[in-house]
Amino acid sequence: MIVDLPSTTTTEISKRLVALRHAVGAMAMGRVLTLLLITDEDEADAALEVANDATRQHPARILAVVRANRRGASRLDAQIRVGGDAGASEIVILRLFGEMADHGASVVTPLLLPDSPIVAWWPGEPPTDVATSALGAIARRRITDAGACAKPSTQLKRRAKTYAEGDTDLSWTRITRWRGLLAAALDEAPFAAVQSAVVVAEAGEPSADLIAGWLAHALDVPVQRVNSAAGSGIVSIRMDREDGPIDLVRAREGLSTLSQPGRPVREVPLSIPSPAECLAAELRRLDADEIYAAALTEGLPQVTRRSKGAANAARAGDIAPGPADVPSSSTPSMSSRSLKRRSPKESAPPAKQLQQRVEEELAEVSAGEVRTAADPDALAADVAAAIASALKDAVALRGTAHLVLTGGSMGARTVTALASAHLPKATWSKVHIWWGDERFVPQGHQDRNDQQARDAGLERLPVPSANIHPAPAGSSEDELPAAVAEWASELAAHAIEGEHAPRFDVVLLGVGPDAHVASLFPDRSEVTVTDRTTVLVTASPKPPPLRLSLTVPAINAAERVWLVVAGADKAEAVAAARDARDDPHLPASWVRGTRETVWWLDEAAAGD
Ligand SMILES: O=C1O[C@H](COP(=O)(O)O)[C@@H](O)[C@H](O)[C@H]1O
Repeated sequence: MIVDLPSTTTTEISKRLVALRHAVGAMAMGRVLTLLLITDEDEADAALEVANDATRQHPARILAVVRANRRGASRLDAQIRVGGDAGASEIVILRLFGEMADHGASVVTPLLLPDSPIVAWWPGEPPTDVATSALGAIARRRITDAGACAKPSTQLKRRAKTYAEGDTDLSWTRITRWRGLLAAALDEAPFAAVQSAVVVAEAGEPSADLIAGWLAHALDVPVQRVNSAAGSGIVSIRMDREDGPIDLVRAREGLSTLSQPGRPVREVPLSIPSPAECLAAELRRLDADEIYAAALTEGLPQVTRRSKGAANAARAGDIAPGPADVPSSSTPSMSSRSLKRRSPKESAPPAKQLQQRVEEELAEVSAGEVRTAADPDALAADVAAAIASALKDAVALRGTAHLVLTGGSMGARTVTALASAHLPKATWSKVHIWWGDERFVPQGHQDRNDQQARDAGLERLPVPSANIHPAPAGSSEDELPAAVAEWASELAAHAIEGEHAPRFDVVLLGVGPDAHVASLFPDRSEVTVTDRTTVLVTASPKPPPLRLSLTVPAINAAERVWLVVAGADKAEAVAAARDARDDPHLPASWVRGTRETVWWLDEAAAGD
């Protein structure tokens, strides 16, 4: 549904949003953040498409601030898009004319979602200092894109000069996989220290500058950034070690080659993520990106620059040649003469360390962080202690906390362990308990997840019984639609204004050997439901056949999504889901928290 509001006010827009929410009903659930999209008229449509796509998994209120004609009288034209026209989000386009074009912040402020993070994104030219700009100052994260600006290098210099916590740039997000590959290459014997590095790319390519800055900072070695006359984007990266160079060379779109001494040249898929994928990756993390900050502000100034045609550079040995020319491991002459003269710094950290750093970061950004424990009981104790700390913080901050328990093998163990977690009674009294899914059998039935939690000692926790919210019980398929609606109403009754479910502080999820989470099973439609908080399940592949489950957006609105998994029979599912993203065959690859996603694994589930 699209509603145009020409020559309007923010009060009118707010009223129409509320009215639309009632009219469209279920669509208005679980918005987890406000995304401010600050753009000019020409780039507005393309940017809105990207934002819409990127917020598919993190439904947001998108406030597009479009700086329209600055001449003439002040005017605000708005358009609201909801339902099918806005995907999982709701979009308000604010076209600012005349003097109003300079007052975007006062226009958006009344329209911000309450109690939710604000992320600002400039798809084109940003202000000089994004953090102190009127719109940037109200945002927790500020996303720029030096690659989309007329002068990318100048942009990076500005970003470095004015860097503030919460800033990031999509030129950085684009190289996440490059960094992962380089780090992985260093994680193989002989683990020798890198002595120097060369990044060859087209002039002014900001991703190449940032990767050079990252190498300089992480490895603490001399790094050169060579401009290539041939090729676009990043052409190649070389890391010199005593045993010879490691070369990552872009062969063609989507494919690169990796060559290392003593190993056959490998082809590795290395596609450039789409703008929506980059934006989505940034929306997943709301904390400051310290590694970006270090690469930009500390690493990049150490990088030395040189201009040279790619062919000349290759001849001089400064860069790797194209993949067809990659020499055999026995060819010793690839090291740069100029680089060879430089002696490695004493303090160069071992390659292993770089690998570890990147892996930690990649895990956080994409697949989620991993925390392991020796066995299921130790795992439950760790998870319980972490839950206690998260609940304590939430109660201190908001006066209340919402915890979602899981069923299955780790659900009961975690409840038992919670009895030993140190949490004062006063804190427990403010905690609400929910379940991520429920088996639809009568109250008190052994198969019910809430019953298993009670048997494990739930009622010994000093949580008021009114704060325990089991999903409805029943036994026949006819009762399921009413039950799923009743559950959704109970969730809505505890939601903050404008949302349809509580803002969960922690959602615990078990993972089945088939990678199912809650009652979202592989290759079924329930995992793709985005317009409700709850969904009914019939003919479940795992008994009992009738179930109720939270939907992916309801889960993903949580601050912390913790997947708690024990047992060797789950190792394969864990590895596959961590490697994938939104794969219908692997429901566990769809869930992530707005603040963090953690895979809590016992050693058996962690596999290798
Ligand atoms: O049936 C269910 O299974 C999953 C996983 O259980 P597990 O016993 O294999 O760990 C669980 O997370 C879900 O809550 C439950 O209803």
